[in-house]
Amino acid sequence: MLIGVDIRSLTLSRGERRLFVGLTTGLSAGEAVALTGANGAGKTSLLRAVAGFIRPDAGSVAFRGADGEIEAETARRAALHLLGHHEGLKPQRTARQELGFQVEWLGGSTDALAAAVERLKLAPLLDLETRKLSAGQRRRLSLARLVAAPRALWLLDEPLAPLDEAWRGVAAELMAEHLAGGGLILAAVHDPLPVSARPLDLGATR
Ligand SMILES: Nc1ncnc2c1ncn2[C@@H]1O[C@H](COP(=O)(O)OP(=O)(O)OP(=O)(O)O)[C@@H](O)[C@H]1O
Repeated sequence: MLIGVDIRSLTLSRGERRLFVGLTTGLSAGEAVALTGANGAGKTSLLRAVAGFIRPDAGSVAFRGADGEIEAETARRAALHLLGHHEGLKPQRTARQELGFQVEWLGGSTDALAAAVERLKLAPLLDLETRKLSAGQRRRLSLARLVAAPRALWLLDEPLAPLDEAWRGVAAELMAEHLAGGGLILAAVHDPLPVSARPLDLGATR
C-alpha cells in the first residue's frame, strides 16, 4: 500500500526549455496537493514525470509504502492513476469496450466496474464509440476507471475542466472519499480543487 510520494530536488526540461530546478515536495496518505502556475509552467510535465513518462534532468521521485520504499516501477504499475487531458481513450471503441478493457488491464473487479458505471451514470453511454462522447462524458468515463480499479495515487490534470456543475460535485465527492480512505491526490489546476489541498505554485510563464 502506497502511503507517500517524495519528490526530491527535481529538475525538469522539455525540449530546450528548463521548466523548474530543484523542486522538493511530497505528499502523504490522505493528502491532496494542488499544482498551480501559468500556462506552460510545467504542471502536466510534473504529473508525467511522477508517472514515469518523462525522465527528469536531475533529482528523483520515490514512493513510500508502510514497510519502506516501493520500487518506482512497481508503484507506477500498480499504485497510480494518471488522468490527463487526452483521457487515453481509443476513439473507435465503445465506452463499454474501453472501460471493460481498461478495468481488466488495471486489475479491477466486475463488481467494482458495475459500481463505477452506476456512480458515473454511464449506462446510457456504454454502446457509443468514445469519439462520439462529449468532453464531459469522456471525463466521466475516465473517472469510472478510478473507481473501478482502486489505486492509492491519483495524478489528475485539470480534473474538473470539462465537467458541468453537477458532475463537478460528483468528482468532488469521489476525491473526498479517496482522501478519507488514505488515498493521495496530486492535481494540476487552474481553478481551486474542491477538497482541502496544499498549494504548490510552479510559477509564472518563462
Ligand atoms: N513533448 C514536448 N516536447 C517539447 N516541449 C514540450 C512537450 N510537452 C510540453 N512541452 C513544453 O513544456 C512546457 C510545459 O508544458 P506543460 O504542459 O507541462 O505546462 P502546464 O503548466 O501543464 O500548462 P497548462 O496550464 O497550459 O496546461 C510548455 O512550454 C510546453 O510547450
